[in-house]
Amino acid sequence: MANEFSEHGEGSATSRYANLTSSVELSTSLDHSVQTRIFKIIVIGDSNVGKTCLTFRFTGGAFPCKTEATIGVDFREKAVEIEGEKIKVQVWDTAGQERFRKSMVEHYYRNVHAVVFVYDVTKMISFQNLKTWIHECNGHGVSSAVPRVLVGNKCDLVEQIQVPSNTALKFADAHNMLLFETSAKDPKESQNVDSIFMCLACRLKAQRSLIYRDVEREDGRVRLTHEPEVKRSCPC
Ligand SMILES: Nc1nc2c(ncn2[C@@H]2O[C@H](COP(=O)(O)OP(=O)(O)OP(=O)(O)O)[C@@H](O)[C@H]2O)c(=O)[nH]1
Repeated sequence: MANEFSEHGEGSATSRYANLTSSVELSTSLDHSVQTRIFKIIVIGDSNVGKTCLTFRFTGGAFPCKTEATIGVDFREKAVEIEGEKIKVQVWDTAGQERFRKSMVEHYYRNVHAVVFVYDVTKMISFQNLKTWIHECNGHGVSSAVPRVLVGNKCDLVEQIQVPSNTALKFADAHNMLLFETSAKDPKESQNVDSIFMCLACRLKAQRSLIYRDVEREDGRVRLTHEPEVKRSCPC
């Protein structure tokens, strides 16, 4: 989402994704001597459910003071360390509004490593629409081996909750997903938001196959190649 953020956390980056090509290209600087793993995690769901706020809470450590509808995609990244390995978590904040996403959809799903489906706990329709989002995801050839999690956002609005936890849990179980109920807004939920992405990063780290190797530099950009999947395990 295009936005005006109140603060930026160290080690995080936000930028509008432009000139997408068949492989993931980053203009960030990487150390030649270090083999870097980058995990592409996309965040999907209805407009206004809080995708931008969740991604910014994770990468920027704060709740944005103002947001506008995401156009296309914004991507943010955060360097994390898991069991001594430095990993870049690249979060794709996708547009929820059809008119702002239709030309981008195939780019969202290309070479994706994990998917975060978000609904708003105060809007039953955003929960009901999850079926459509999952259908879209499956329709773009995302393997069932790609980890997926379900996030119910805006839990701070306690009086307005429309989606009961047990209903969400049943849905998550039926789709082989973990469920996180949280709030991008409530600072006390900050760790819970982090755990959404860290849980996925831990699972992905265990997939040795998702190593991106052979970093080539082309005109100041970095081209990353992708290896096929081999194994999967998750400490979460
Ligand atoms: N109370 C509350 N409001 C939230 C929370 N997260 C987001 N919001 C508000 O919900 C509105 C939409 O948030 P966004 O993050 O822009 O939603 P989005 O899903 O990225 O929307 P699109 O870019 O249109 O797809 C904004 O007014 C946010 O301030 C939350 O956890 N609690």
